This record gives sequence, C-alpha cells and structure tokens, in this order.
Amino acid sequence: MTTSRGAKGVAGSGENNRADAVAVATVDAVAATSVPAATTAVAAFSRPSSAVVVRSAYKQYGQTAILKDLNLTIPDGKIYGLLGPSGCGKTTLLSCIVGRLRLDSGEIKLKGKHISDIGYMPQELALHNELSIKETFTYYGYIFNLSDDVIEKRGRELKELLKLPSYSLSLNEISGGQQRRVSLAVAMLHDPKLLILDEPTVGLDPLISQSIWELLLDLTANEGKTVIITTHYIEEAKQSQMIGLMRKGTLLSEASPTELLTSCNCSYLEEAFLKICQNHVAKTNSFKIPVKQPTRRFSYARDLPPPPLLNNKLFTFGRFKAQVCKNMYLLRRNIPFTLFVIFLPLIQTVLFNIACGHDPKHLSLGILNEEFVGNSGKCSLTQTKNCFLDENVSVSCLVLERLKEKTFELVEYTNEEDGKYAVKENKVWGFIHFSKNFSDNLAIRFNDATDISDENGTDISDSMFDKGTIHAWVDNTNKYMYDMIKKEVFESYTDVVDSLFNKCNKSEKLGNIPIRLLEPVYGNKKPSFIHYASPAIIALCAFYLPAIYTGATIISEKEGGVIERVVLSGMNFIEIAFAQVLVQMIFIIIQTTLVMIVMFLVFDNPFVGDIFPSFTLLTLIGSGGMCFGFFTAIVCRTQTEASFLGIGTNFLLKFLCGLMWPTEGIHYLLRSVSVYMPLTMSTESLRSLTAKGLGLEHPSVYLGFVSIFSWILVFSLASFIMLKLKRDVWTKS
Ligand SMILES: Nc1ncnc2c1ncn2[C@@H]1O[C@H](COP(=O)(O)OP(=O)(O)OP(=O)(O)O)[C@@H](O)[C@H]1O
Repeated sequence: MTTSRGAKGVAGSGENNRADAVAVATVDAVAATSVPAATTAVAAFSRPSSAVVVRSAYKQYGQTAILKDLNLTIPDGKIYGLLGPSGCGKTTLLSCIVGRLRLDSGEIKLKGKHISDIGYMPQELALHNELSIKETFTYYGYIFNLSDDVIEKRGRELKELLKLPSYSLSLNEISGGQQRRVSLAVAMLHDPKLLILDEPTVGLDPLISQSIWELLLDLTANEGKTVIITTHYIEEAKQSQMIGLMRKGTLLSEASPTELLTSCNCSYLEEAFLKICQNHVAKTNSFKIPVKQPTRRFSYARDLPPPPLLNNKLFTFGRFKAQVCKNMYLLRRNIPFTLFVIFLPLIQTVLFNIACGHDPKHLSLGILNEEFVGNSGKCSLTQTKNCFLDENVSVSCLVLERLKEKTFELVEYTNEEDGKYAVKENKVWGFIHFSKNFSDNLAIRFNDATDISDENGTDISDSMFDKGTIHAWVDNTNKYMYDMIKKEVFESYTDVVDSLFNKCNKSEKLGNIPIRLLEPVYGNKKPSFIHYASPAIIALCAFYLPAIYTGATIISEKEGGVIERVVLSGMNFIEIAFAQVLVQMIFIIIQTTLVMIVMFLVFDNPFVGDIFPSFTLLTLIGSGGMCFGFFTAIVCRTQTEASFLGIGTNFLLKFLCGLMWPTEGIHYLLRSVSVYMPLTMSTESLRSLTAKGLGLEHPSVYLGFVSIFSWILVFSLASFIMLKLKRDVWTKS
C-alpha cells in the first residue's frame, strides 16, 4: 500500500526535481524489501512471538497530535532500535507502551503478562538523588519482591557489568553518566523479559556505551530478552537486529540494518535514514496523504484504551515495605530537615505564646494637665492623705501616676492642638487632657451635682461635668491599641477614685459604675486573646503541617518522575499512601504530644479537660491534613500549584475557623458555610475540651469529631475519584 502511494507520488510530481525523484524511488525500493510499517499491521497481531505490537496508535498533547495512526511490531528476543529526530514522538510511544501514558485511541499488546516483565529506563533520571546506590537497589528490589540476598547478588553483578561507583555514594555524589548507568541497572535489577530503554547511552563514554551494547546483545542472544532502545547516535543502532524509523508521529520503516542499507544502497544508517525522510517529505509535499483519524476521542481516564499491562494486585507487603524503607532512608539522609519537620509545630507554639496575646508595654501617651499649667507645671503627690471631696487633692496627678505604673510613657504638651497633632504625627498613641480644676469639678460631681448654678443663678452643671471629665483622643486605626488604652485609662481612673473614697471614709463602691462581673463560668478573671486563639492555632498547625509534608513529598517525587517510575514498576497509590500514613502518624503523635506539653504545661493556657479526647481530636485533625495533602498531590502537577492551593485554603480556614475573629461575627451567609469547614467545629470542640472541660457527650465536642472525620472521608473519596478520572495523574507535566 505504501509502495503504490509512493509510486503515485512520483508519477504525480512532474515538477519535482531529479534528486527528489531518485530519493523517492530508492526509498520505494526500500519499502518493497524492508517490510513497510503499515503492511505488517494485520499480520503482526496474529504473530504470537512478537514482544510488542502497536496498532493505529493516536496520542495528542492538547491540540497537537504526537502519534498519528502509528503501527509497530517488535519481535521477541531481539534488540529493536527506535530512531527518529528529536520531537518525533519516540518517548511518547515508549511511555504508552510501558503504560506511563494512555493512548487516545488504538491498541498496544505485549507478550509479557505482568508489570514485572518490563524493565523501563526513562529518559530522565527519575530516581531519588538523595538515596545511595545501595538504597536505590534495595528500594526497587523490594518493589519487585526480591529478597535481600537476591538484591545483593544482582546488585553486585550489575555493579560489575555497568562499572558503577561505590555502593555507598548517593546519586547526588556521582556524575551524570554514572547516574544513567544506575538508572539502567535499576531497570535490569529484577531481570525482566522486556527492556525498554530511552536513550541509555546519551552522554556516556563511547567505551562504556559499547560495553552496554555488548551487554544488551548478550541478553538477547543468550537469555532471550527483548530490548527496545532509542538513541540519537544512529550509527550505534546498527547493532540492533531491527530498526524502526519514526518521523512526525508515524513509523516510516521497520527493517533490519542490513536490509535498510542494502535497499537504500547506502553504507551508513544515517544516509539511509536521510533518504527515507526525503522520500517521506517528497510524498507528503506532492501528494497530501490523509492521516487516518481516530474513530473516537476520550476525555476521561476510564474511557481510554487500557494500559498494556494492568497491575492486578492492589496491595503487596513487599511494595509497602519498599515505600516505608524509602521514606525512612530519605528522612535519615536529611536529619536537619527531619528534625525541622518534627519540631516545627513546637517552635510555632512557643513563638505564638511568646509573641501573641500579651499587652503592649511602654506606649507613649501625650498629656495636657491644665491643673498645673501656670503653676509649678509638675504634679505633687503630697496631699494624697486628704479627702478629695473637701480638700485640694490633685486627682489628675494620681491618675497619671497610675498610668506610669502601668508602663505608659507620658509626654507632656502645653496645649490641646499640639497634643492632637502629636497623635496625627504618630508620635504618641493617644492624648489625654485634664481641664483646669478637674479635681474640684470631680468633687462637686460626687458631692452634689443636682443643683449647680453660678452667682447669677444660671445652671452650670454641663460645664462642671465637662471640666470634671478626662478627655482622650486615641489613634483608632489600631483596634487592639485603642481597646487597651481605653481599658487602662478607665482602670487607672477607677483605681484612683476607689482609693480616694476610702480616704473620705466612704465606701469605695460609690465611684464604681453599677455593673459587676462576677467569677467567670469558664476561663479565668483576666481573659487573654491567646487563651481564645490557642485551640485554633494548634488545630491549624495540626492540619497544615501534615498536609504540607505529604503534598510536598509526593509532588517532589512526581516532579522528579520518581513516582511515575515506581508506579510503572507496580507500586500502587494505596501502598504509597499507607507508607506515608505510617511515617506521618509517628510525626503527628510526637508533634501533638510536644505541642500539648508546651501549650498547656509550659505556658499558662487553660486546660481543664481530659487529655485523651483532646489528643485523639488533634490526631484526627492531623489525619485530615494528611488526606488533604494526598488530594493536593493528586490534583496539582507542580509544587507551585500546590503552594497556591495550600496558601489559599490556609487563609480561608484561618478566617473561617474562629482564629482571627469569632465565627459568630461572620456574615450570616458565610457563617452557614464556615460551620462546615474542616477546622471550624473541630476548633470549637478542642476549645470546649481544653478550656471548658466538657465531655464527649456534649454537642460542641462530638460535632467536632464528626466534622473532621467526615472531612477525612471527603478528602479520601475525592482523591480516589480523581485517581480514577484524571488522566496521567503521575506524569510530571
Ligand atoms: N507533556 C507534554 N505536554 C505537551 N507536549 C509534549 C509533552 N511531552 C512531549 N511533548 C511534545 O511531544 C512531542 C514529542 O515528544 P517526545 O518526547 O515523544 O519526542 P522524542 O522523539 O522522544 O524526542 P527526543 O528524542 O528529543 O527525546 C514534542 O514536540 C514535545 O514537545
């Protein structure tokens, strides 16, 4: 079929120059002798000895078609060199064969039955740089269920064959070429029947490349293995028994090197390849060959053609052990990071307790005390033994003295304008003004303020009240400062007046406002912001640190191609997740214990409840964070995406869980949503458990447990659905 199309192309291109005509004719001859790709299509499926058969394969990235109706047949027990210019789709094709990518349409059949029948070496390293060569072998050996003895034996053999450096060196510490040989060794470790190697010799010393080819030839000749290899060094592919030439997503030719050279009448493969490409160009230029379109395109993973080999075991202890060991190796390799992760919540708790919730000290406050302007200008406290109702007692001085005791730094101003201006200029936080005769007017207010008139009989009670009042202007842009200054000035005044009534032999209650706050039902008499916020802070740390750790570790493995490689080696998400849970639960238990000790024993945060329910709730919150981390790792392709998702949700939860502001103050529409957020009910539950000592039977406690447990289920279910629906979850881009 190809030959006749080619003949038509030549016949129909009368204007084509002579060189083109010669090239096309030559390649048509090649096609006639060398089993053109398309002609083998039907026959190959019925050929049981073929290791790999690809039929009508289509794959596109976005709108760009990469594989276009590609057909390929790889004979068993041979080296198949897949050649083609950069970007023609070789890696994409290999990725589809190993199941890394799913075809949009078409079919791939492998002779092997199980995932362990394939050994795949991807183009990129896709190994953990931090692990040593020995640890890398152990990790992949366990994945393939090899015993320690077999791993050791195979490792030594491969080390010898591939001339690997010392076992104890980490991949970070060896050269790029050595890393590639380790990668090749990993692909060969479990002695697979089919080796799929994407550019294994790139950047290697020619002698080492040659020894790899010799090794591959030996494997095919003596052990019946099949090897598919891509390379940019066309001449080295001469050692393959079969060569497939790819261009722009289709296979131009499939033949042995000798057949190719003979039919093209060339001495070098490079030359033959050039002729075949020229022929293809001539044909496509002169004669528009329609590319057959896939009959149906799919958008969901479940609708796609299945991967060539299915991993039929959901969970194996060997793979779980491999994943746990790898996690432990990585933690051991980076002890400072591990310690940082473990102690981060502790550091945050300590910092929070030291930095937040304490009243600010040494604030500057502007004052104008007109009781003394024009006199000595200074307060004298000698008259404090007198009763202020009858004698000349400077109440303003006593109030100012009290403020100084509360660590305010008083800055004197001589007029009201200067004082207010100082507040505007941010020189002082507030400005307080005592009128001339403030104390006298205050005394009159307490003596008898019902009938005050001047010598002309005019009622002057308003003016008297005004002059007997402390006037304050405060910088209200900072609500905490405003509230604190207001509270401190108010308390200073009431303290002074209380003590002055004592000196007048009257009850100090006379000066009080008629409201009394009695013993608090919950909490202590001096409530602090920190007591309110600490459950929210603990809950946020407990949720986000496992989320970040889980998400970041899995995504970094995804970005490095490591997860993809281990998934292709048979690893299942359940095994990855369980291994992560094991390590993470150890972290969560240590972190929760430390945080609770620091929060409630070292610092003075109220804890009147039972330890066990509080600890269990925090562990559940941590598990919720971990499940959120899994979900993030599945939906995000990069750390950047995951960071934005993490930061965005962090702010959301912070605002809605009652950390920044009581949830009762949230807009009513948002409040109805906020109550169902992961940390709202659980934070309230923690507060009720620790500060109020309520039991599990109380709704505000058990609803927190119900809420976080539901979120664990939601995140797990969402992760599962995404795994099922999303295409190419573990591919890095
Ligand atoms: N994840 C991706 N998203 C979008 N386009 C991609 C992706 N991966 C590959 N491509 C594009 O698909 C085409 C084929 O890429 P592929 O890696 O299969 O080529 P190749 O023949 O292996 O090239 P090389 O020899 O340079 O490795 C290229 O144009 C590439 O830009």
